[in-house]
Amino acid sequence: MSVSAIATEGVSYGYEDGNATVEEVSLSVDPGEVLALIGPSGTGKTTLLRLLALFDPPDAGRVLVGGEDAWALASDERHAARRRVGMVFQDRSLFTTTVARNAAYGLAVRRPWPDRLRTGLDRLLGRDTVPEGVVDALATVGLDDALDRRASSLSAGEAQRVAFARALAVDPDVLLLDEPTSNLDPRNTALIEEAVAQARERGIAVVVATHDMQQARRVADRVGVLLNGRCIERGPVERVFDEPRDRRARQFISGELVY
Ligand SMILES: Nc1ncnc2c1ncn2[C@@H]1O[C@H](COP(=O)(O)OP(=O)(O)OP(=O)(O)O)[C@@H](O)[C@H]1O
Repeated sequence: MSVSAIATEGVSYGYEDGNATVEEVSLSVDPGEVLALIGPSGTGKTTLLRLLALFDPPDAGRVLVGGEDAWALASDERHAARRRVGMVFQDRSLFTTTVARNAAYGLAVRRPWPDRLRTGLDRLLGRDTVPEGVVDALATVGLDDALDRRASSLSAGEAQRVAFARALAVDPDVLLLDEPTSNLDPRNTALIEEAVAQARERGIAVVVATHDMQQARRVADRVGVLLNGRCIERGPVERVFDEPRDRRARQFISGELVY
């Protein structure tokens, strides 16, 4: 039996105010598969992505990365598991440096200190080169001609693409995307969706939370519908969109359930 790249088993989580935000959610994503999470605003999509990213332990249930219960691992092993998961969250927070250095950031922090010091020195001496994986990742989002541009000069869409490249550059097993194209124009949206397709081709398991149901249809293999923290419907995209079994999922998909 193949091992899921990432999975949850009966995961629940509530913030400190006590209300459960994610309740008993079980899902799994295989390598080279895209799962879209859809559902009304405030329904727990971001919280579920944070649990998948191992930011916080769930109150109940398990998060499995590569088949291993991440929170049962020793902390150094859990850190290793976390490094296999790339994330692009809504707050894309780029640094005030070049596109290339922003995209290389995840790689840099994963390297041992002596290496990092050497890179710092090379940079001072004007000898720094951009790692191939970073150029590759920037090419995936159509920005390999912008290595030396300052991040501060980028449009929102370009900045989002750099954030995507940063997550891709570390060659993750899993990519988590939270509303990756909200407020982007059609061209940037298409470029991000194309990058999702390429990540999938490379065997990365992708989870994308999106408000855009057409986007879910375009990019995903499977879809999960969240409502009030519960996954009320899941399955192959065509089946869920064309014949949702759950009444509330049907209402949400048909636009009757408006939030
Ligand atoms: N840090 C926090 N502390 C307390 N409550 C929070 C926190 N973050 C989110 N929540 C609450 O948890 C619920 C789920 O929020 P979450 O951001 O996961 O939903 P979402 O489906 O991603 O929403 P959206 O589609 O609007 O981004 C909401 O009621 C939200 O107000």
